[in-house]
Amino acid sequence: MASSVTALARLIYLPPSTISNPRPFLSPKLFFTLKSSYSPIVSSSISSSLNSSIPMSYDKQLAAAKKAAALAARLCQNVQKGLLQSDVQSKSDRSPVTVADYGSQVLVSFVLQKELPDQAFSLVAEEDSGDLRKEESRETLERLTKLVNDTIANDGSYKVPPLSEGDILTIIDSGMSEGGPNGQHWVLDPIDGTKGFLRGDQYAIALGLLDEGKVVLGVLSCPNLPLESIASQHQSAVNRAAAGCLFSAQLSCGTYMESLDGSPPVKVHVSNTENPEEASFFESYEAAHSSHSLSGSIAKKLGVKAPPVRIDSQAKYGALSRGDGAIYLRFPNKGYREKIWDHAAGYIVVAEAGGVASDAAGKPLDFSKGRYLDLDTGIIVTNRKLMPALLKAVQDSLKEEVLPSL
Ligand SMILES: Nc1ncnc2c1ncn2[C@@H]1O[C@H](COP(=O)(O)OS(=O)(=O)O)[C@@H](OP(=O)(O)O)[C@H]1O
Ligand SMILES: [Mg+2]
Ligand SMILES: [Mg+2]
Ligand SMILES: [Mg+2]
Repeated sequence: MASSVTALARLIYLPPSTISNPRPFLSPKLFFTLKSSYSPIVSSSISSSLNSSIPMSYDKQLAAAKKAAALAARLCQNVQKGLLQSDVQSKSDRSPVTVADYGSQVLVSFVLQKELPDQAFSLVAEEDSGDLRKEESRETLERLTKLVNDTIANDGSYKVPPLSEGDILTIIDSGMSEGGPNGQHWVLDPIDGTKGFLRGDQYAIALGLLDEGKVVLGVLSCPNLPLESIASQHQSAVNRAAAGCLFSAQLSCGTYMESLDGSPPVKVHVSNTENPEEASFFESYEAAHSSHSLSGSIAKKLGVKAPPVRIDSQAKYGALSRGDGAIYLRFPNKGYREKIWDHAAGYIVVAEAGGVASDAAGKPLDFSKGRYLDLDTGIIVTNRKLMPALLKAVQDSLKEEVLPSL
């Protein structure tokens, strides 16, 4: 190993001190340029000696993820503008799914594979093609195929022949990976908050990347989220404000927000408040997704004065990452199993902005167990200062309240 680094040091004229301690000299970016430019033997031995000290760079994957989520947002915005009843179907669990959910999933999968042609591709995504393959979905599939092809053509980045209906079904099913603790897996919710999308309210295209079971990057595209803070705004005011936010985060690199129409990214940070009386909290818009009464009792115990801000989807994580509110509480009915795509991107967006997410027992969320999160009771998110008091309020309230069964 020492001799490979010595050889590399000579090639690029590194000072001798670098050989015994390469960390201060090699930035992650330079390290990865070098790693990919030199022979596999040299690069693998450099890699094994430096992996412990230099964080892995996911710049290329992050750029691809942002591009994919922004293009998918364009399709969703067009569908939301002219939503037809025939665009909405009901899945076997009776939850709604639209051509935009399918279209977004196709575009994200397509863009990731085009932008990262040399990387193995594994995608854990919400939708599958089962219902679309049924006879009664013929028109939906036709409309979906046109929507996707029009979006790709209008964007102009990819010179490809139009995708066929068969291609569309195959690309949707590229999202059937089981994820898990080994290797890299993309995690996608093509529209998180489909009910919000149908109401014309908040929704998010949520894309994360797992590496060895850990979320290492995340992108949240929130077409209806105002660029300005939504703290204590009413939904009607939220709907009128200038909107369209793209949040992105990479492990150890912070969280950034930019507008979907291309403003430069700005670094964001969660609220610093230590005082629950100043904190406001987010929860699901849909009472069926999270107990509003339990959140209310936790907030009261903690001393929160402001009323809850109820918005759909992982836009809650995005809003929290820039300090619009200080707390997110989520308590589904007993027996509900949370899916990794409902939290992976939001989790890292908040964590890299200085926040922390855990289950109701204070355990970190574990994304390495496949398509589901295996957790205790609920999910709570806040800043590091408020977490101990929040956990106590949660534990005390849970002792008093029994969640309804499914
Ligand atoms: N019963 C129940 N309990 C808890 N969670 C549920 C439940 N049913 C659905 N879902 C999931 O909630 C996702 C929507 O996220 P939110 O709950 O944050 O949005 S909302 O404010 O309620 O609209 C939603 O994501 P999408 O299906 O992507 O919209 C679901 O995965
Ligand atoms: Mg859904
Ligand atoms: Mg979802
Ligand atoms: Mg969804």
